[in-house]
Amino acid sequence: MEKDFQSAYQEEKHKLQHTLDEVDAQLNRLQQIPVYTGHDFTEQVLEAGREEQRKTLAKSAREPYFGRLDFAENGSGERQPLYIGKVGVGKSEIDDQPLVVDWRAPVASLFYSFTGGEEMAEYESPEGLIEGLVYLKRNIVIRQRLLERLADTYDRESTEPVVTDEFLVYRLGENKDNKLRDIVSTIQAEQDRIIRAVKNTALVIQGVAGSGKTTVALHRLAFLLYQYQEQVSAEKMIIFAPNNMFLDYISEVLPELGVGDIQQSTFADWAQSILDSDIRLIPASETYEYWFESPDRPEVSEETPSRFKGSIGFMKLVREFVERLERTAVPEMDFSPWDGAVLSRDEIMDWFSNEYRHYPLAKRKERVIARIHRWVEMRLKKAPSEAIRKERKKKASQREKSYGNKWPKYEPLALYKQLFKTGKITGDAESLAAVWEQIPAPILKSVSAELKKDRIRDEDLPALVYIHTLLNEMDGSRRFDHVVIDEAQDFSPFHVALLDLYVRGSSFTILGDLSQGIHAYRGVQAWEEMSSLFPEENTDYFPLTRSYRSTMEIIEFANIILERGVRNGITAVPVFRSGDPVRMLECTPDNRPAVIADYWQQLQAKDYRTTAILTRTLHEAQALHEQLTAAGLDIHLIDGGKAAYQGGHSILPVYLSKGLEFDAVIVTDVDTDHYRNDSWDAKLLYVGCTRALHELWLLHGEQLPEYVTAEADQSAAQ
Ligand SMILES: Nc1ncnc2c1ncn2[C@@H]1O[C@H](COP(=O)(O)OP(=O)(O)OP(=O)(O)O)[C@@H](O)[C@H]1O
Repeated sequence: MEKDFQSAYQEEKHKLQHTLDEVDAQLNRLQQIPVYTGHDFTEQVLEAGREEQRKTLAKSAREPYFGRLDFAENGSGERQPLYIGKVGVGKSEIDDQPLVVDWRAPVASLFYSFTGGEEMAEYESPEGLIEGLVYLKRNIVIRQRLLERLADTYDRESTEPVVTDEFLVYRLGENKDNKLRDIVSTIQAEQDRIIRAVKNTALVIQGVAGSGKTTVALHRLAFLLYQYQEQVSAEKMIIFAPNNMFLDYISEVLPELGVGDIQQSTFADWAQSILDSDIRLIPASETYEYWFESPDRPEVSEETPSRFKGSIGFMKLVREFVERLERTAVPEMDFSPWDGAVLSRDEIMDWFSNEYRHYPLAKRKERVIARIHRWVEMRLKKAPSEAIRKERKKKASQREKSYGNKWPKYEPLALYKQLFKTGKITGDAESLAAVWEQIPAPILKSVSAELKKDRIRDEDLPALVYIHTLLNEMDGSRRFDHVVIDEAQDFSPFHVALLDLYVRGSSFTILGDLSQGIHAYRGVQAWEEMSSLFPEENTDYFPLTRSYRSTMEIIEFANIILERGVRNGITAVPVFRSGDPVRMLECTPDNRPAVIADYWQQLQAKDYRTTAILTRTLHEAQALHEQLTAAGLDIHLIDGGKAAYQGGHSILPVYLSKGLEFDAVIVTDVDTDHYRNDSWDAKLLYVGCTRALHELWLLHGEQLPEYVTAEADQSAAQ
């Protein structure tokens, strides 16, 4: 065995040297070509291509590949070693095989989909299905041009049993820094299926905490760009994430995968960029204060304004409202540019309702008014004298202006206010009453009270953008080739249906976890609410049940919270990576800060790169942060106000920890004084516990919530 390993090691070392020599030579040749700085367009394009290649080769020269797959295609019989890297490198001069295959290439899919066994393996190539035998699957770690580690996860000719997950477990056991990383070398088969799914589908993915949803979505974008080069461009792809700090946290994956220019945004920022007018939203912290900080949080129901505003029923109502406005758009009068000349309302109506009916309302108004102007100009030409023409022109211009002012103004916010019976009603009140009647009275009352004070919330944005879209011509440059929605359980059906208007071919990747649906006041409760928005043949659903982030002990502990507290039938399957038991540590209110400081210091002694203290509320995080820093500890507060993610050692309320991960986590106040015995708080705690990679400690008072097991390790941390 040792001998086999030694010879494999020598073989790979030799291969690495050969590859590096070739990559260096190719790079060298390119660097010899002087950089073109002239104005010839063809030359500029060629130079851009060379520059791209220089960058790619420079990357390859550090770490050319991470895997090897030996495959013999049916018919050819020849076993070919394929080296798989983050970027492909062309053929060497002595060998006609590509030197390194891009991980996104069809043949590289074998590296991910093949999980062992004697049977034939297959992959979809542009020429059709290719079948053959896999002989070897090897993970290769190269750092800064040095061969560091080899791990065979399959060897057809070996008699030794191979532990498939050994390399994965090694990778998962590493400590994390402050940014999410790529996983190209260890993508798992169930993740690969999502990454390589066809473009024009609305994919809905339910993935347990830590199943790699965010990571997979980013890899999928890189794949789509490679596979559909002719149809998609990076600038026309977007990933929506919950907040700017999270966007910062995930910001390095795409550049690591060699992909730039993909838009990354929150829904609110995108929506505001579409609406021309400056809309000031009330801060998210105020919404969080209402839903997470108060002990008397209200129950969520279909009459909760945010849920109503996110429903497809409301979307239809917005449409009906705009259609009703159309009926009363044309002023109830003829137009007379000067005494004696009349353009009848019937004629104007005919232009509006027939000739220009295909234009959206605001455009139609523009067209009709421009047509009236042309009508006036034609009449002016027939004036009997120049003096009369001038006089008429002056009069006409005043009357056109005043007639134009009689038309309603189509400004989304003003109209949205009218939709809730607020502000100046420009449509026919009798007709609009049919819309107001469809809004439950308490919602109409509370929303209109807010709108009167110009208090606009995130949840108002889908309707505002929809009104804008219905009023104006869709700007083609705003269309996306593909949209990723991360943490989609917090999006409403209205959000997604609206985005669908902006996406070619319903090309979506929608990922989330219902068990982490802590924003129940606005999100979905079942994925059908999303998938039913698309034709059945256009959607696909993938569950991800394996969790890669945390140790087995942490996942098993978190599963109990789900089973007892959330009861939605979704639990996570751990990768076999064992760590320390979860610790339950009792702590009374009087000694709390000192005890937390002590435990936190014990964790720091273990040299973790990222740790977090997760409190139940922001107020507690702020108070504890003050006490800990006063005691001289170096820990920073995450309060939702910052756009950058610092990593390191943090204290934050549990609801702001969603999407993030830390080597070790202390969750404080896990008792019935802070976590209620309901599924909402069980989800909150589930989110908190599943942030931990290697260690999880829970501090609690007297009474544990029903969904927390006391069976975890009771021993005090030493
Ligand atoms: N195939 C894999 N190989 C190595 N690491 C992986 C793999 N899949 C996921 N991971 C790691 O698991 C962790 C969780 O990934 P990610 O944050 O993408 O999951 P998620 O499903 O979005 O999590 P959550 O919903 O809990 O926020 C990350 O550290 C990621 O690098």
